Amino acid sequence: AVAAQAPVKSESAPVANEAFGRLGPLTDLVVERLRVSDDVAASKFGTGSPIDDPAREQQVLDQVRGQATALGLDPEVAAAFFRDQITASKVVQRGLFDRWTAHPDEAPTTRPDLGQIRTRLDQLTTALLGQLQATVDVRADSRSCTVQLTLAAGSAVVLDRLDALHRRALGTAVHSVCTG
Ligand SMILES: O=C(O)C(=O)C[C@]1(C(=O)O)C=C[C@@H](O)C=C1
Repeated sequence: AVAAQAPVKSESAPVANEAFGRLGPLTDLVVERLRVSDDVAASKFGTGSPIDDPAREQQVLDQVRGQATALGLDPEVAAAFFRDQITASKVVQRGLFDRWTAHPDEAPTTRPDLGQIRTRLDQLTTALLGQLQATVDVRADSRSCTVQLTLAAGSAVVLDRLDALHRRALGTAVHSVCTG
């Protein structure tokens, strides 16, 4: 009952609850990116701005490939991970648009600035790439990766009280963590 009534608005506060295990820090950043997606949705809802912005996606993926290469990560593996983050963001945004359309009283009453939100997303890109680099070893071993990912995602769901929409988006976002 608590999860179903979780507030839909987010101030993108740092995640206070830390997910468990070796993939906990990576998972915390993934969850934070999902929370920022709430703010993205609030910045667009009712403005006519589309959820999909292919030019911005290209910019994100170009940044990812460049920074990944500099960190010694496979740029295409990193880009695949970020394509999942973008897909997950759109899951959240579409879900919130549907929710706010059906229940206008739940719609946000203030409109955050998309430019500032994208600056935050760019910071999260750098932090997420740092965690991809820090977890190369655990992610390379598919069995321990699966155990660690189940632990981290499961604890994040409970500690961060993710509602059904954000749980679904988290599943999308971590889809390829153990295959990269
Ligand atoms: O920046 C936006 O407009 C977003 O909606 C965020 C985001 C992303 O996850 O980076 C997601 C969907 C858009 O197509 C572009 C980028």
